[in-house]
Amino acid sequence: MWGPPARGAALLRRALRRGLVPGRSKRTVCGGSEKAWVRPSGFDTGVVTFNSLSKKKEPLILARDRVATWYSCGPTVYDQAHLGHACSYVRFDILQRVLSRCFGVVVVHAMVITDIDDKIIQRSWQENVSPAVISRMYEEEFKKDMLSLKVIPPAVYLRVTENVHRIVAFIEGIIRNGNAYATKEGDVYFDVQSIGDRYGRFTGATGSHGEQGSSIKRDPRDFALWKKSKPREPYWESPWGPGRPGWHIECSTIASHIFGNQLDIHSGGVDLAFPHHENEMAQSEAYHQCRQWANYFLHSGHLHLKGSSEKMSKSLKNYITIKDFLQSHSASEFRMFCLLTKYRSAIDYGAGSMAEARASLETIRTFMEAAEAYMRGQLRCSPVQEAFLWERLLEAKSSVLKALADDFDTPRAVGALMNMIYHGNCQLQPVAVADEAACSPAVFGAMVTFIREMLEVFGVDLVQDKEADVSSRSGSLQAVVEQLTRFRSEVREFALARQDSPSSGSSGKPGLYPDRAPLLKACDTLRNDLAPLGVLIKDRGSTSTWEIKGDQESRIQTRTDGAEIL
Ligand SMILES: Nc1ncnc2c1ncn2[C@@H]1O[C@H](COP(=O)(O)OP(=O)(O)OP(=O)(O)O)[C@@H](O)[C@H]1O
Ligand SMILES: [Zn+2]
Repeated sequence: MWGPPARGAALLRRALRRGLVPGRSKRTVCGGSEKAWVRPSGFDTGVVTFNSLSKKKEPLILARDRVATWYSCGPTVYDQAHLGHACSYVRFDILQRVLSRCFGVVVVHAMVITDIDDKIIQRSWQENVSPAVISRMYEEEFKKDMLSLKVIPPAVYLRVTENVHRIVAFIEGIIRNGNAYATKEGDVYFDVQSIGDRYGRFTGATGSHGEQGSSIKRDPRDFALWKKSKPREPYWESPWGPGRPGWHIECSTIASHIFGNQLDIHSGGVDLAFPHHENEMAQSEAYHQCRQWANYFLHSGHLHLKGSSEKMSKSLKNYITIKDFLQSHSASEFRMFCLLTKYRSAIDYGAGSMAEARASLETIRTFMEAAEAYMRGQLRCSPVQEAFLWERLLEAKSSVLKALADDFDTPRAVGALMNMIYHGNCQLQPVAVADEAACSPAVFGAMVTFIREMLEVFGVDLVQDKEADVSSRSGSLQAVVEQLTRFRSEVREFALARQDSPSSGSSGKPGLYPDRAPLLKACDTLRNDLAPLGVLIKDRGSTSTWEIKGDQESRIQTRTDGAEIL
């Protein structure tokens, strides 16, 4: 059941080895035995970030010049992804975009897909299909969801099931180094005592959070690297008998396969800090015999439903899927919702917070439209204080960069943008007659350009949002046209009514009431004016049909007596 190595992964590793990316700093942090975080040597990005390993903000120093190796724990694919997942992956996507676009760092990102796990097996039993079918299906759904949220895909996704041979070899290495042991039942455990007080780098890690399992574990904190297979479970052959990998070992093995014995950044939701990341660190350092395998652990805060203390979660059944969310909101609204809080904070999802995100986007959009109208000369304003606005722009640029360099403080960066927009709006005071010579389009052009650049960094797309908004409103447009045509038809029917004794009036068609002729004319004018707007009305006798150009379905307006004319 061993699969072929992932091609993307092999290419990526080869590129890193051949130096297709800038060279690595000579000093490493391997060796030594203390638990305390060691500041790595290498290339300072100019960013400080909160590191869960030291529990404070640290300068972000990379082993290679302007290249960050970044590993993230991916989803366990047994169901649709929800807004909690979206929140974690969108927030880290924003961080990666900021690092690359504002600080010139190439982010080499690898993500694991957990495609074998207890929950996947359970689900496959419920659905009566194989675990592989369940996991492939939800993996595809996850990737689609990420694309619809504009999350840049990692350089490579790796599946656990395609890496089991590497996992077995990794476990053998840990056993060889004296940090793991096999039981006679066919399980393998990590020997926590073998690494002394280096176990317990993350909060809460020192307690007896042992896994349930074999009674012959040497220490309750020991955790499974290899689990002997149970009846009906998928299994792989191994030196310890048929079984499957434990959860934590998959990440250590796959991250090491791609990045070797050192990693710059490791990310995941805060629930993963312990035991998952604790155990990943223990395993990787035991295998590589090094002191500090990953230099920075970034943990994102949880998304909660407003008013709930529990995180959104499949198991708690308090979730909204990404697909459902995107029925009524845009990806940009979700991004703005994420930008308005720090990535490490818990975030409340609810109507209020989404309304705030939407209002922020609206403020930006309205300013951009006004500034563009002003530049085109369509919005006439009293003279603006141009020098003052250039200063506000410079100030905004510097504040945004400072905020982002300070642990990716996106709410502060958005605040600085909004402040510039506020000043821009204050200067756009419409007047009936304006002096063309006193117009200052360039400074507004510079502000609009800066806003566009920042929206691009954050992955917010106002143009696409607007198009989506228009198409989502096309349902109500049809209803409006329907009503309008119905009203017009009644007016026409009234205007086309014939007199009992046809008059031979000087104006109008014979038999029609002459005083109703202006109504007929107004109906014709309305029809002619709507045509360039894409609404085509066709009159057939006293009835009318309508059609919205580009709309496949043409509608038929019926007469009051129910007869239809095509
Ligand atoms: N409510 C949430 N808020 C923020 N991040 C979350 C939330 N739920 C899951 N995540 C993060 O999403 C990533 C993928 O998680 P995973 O697939 O293991 O989900 P999970 O924790 O099993 O989900 P669930 O609890 O719904 O079963 C992890 O980094 C996890 O921390
Ligand atoms: Zn992991």
